[in-house]
Amino acid sequence: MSHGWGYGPSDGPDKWAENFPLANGPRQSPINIVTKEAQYDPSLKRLKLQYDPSNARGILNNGHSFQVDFVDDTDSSTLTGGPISGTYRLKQFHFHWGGSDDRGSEHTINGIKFPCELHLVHWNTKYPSFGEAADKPDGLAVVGIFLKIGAANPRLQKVLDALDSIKTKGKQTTFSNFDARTLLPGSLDYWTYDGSLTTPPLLESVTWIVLREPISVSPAQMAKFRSLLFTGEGEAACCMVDNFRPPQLLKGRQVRASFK
Ligand SMILES: COc1ccc([C@H]2OC(=S)NC2=O)c(OC)c1
Ligand SMILES: [Zn+2]
Repeated sequence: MSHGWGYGPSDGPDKWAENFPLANGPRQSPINIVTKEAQYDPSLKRLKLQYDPSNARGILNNGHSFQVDFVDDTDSSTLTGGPISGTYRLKQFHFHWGGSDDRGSEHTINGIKFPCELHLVHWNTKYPSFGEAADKPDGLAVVGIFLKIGAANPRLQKVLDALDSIKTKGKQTTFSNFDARTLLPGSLDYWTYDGSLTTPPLLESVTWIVLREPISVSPAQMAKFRSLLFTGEGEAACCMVDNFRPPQLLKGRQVRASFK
């Protein structure tokens, strides 16, 4: 599962442009959200997330994060409303995190980093599949949720308990009956802007929806994230930490807020 890119000194975000020129494109993600410069847009709708727990299928260590995959052959787990038009289907969710609590998120708020960021990845059903949607300007919608150090979050525990079974790159196991809505914070207030995937191929196809309210994660739970390995079984072990891209240039983009 070698991707030819990673997060280390020789293959990390500063090197990605060598093989993925889109890294220097006009709508790259993540970004630093300067809250005072985000304009309230009263035309933005409320987010509507309707997920069917029975769509959860598996959990995979993909060598740069881990992802929980969902069956996406019907409109049973969808994102509608918010800044998007039409219906987007939940494909997977995954996280980005740091080697210590002072870093880890991809987006930042007024320069503040969080220890972890959750991405819920959805694709536009005007296209026949995720693969077809992934390179279209309105193809994907990713809901980003910050994790903030605090009390242990019981809603993360089923995911974290599965990590022992997928310690190394390429390992996967079944993961069923999980309601991703339980990962959402109480408020669905959000910022939105036009951006990209945050890993190669960095496709500029993402409508970003970054929630203002973080969810909690405890230091012990963060240690579980950091127990994963970037490397495969039998390879020299490299801890899966700091799997985040730093903020990219805004290049004239507007960030809108769904709240005053
Ligand atoms: C479903 O397939 C995906 C999902 C996410 C990404 C990356 O983009 C963002 S957002 N986070 C990432 O890790 C991706 O990159 C090729 C492919
Ligand atoms: Zn991501």
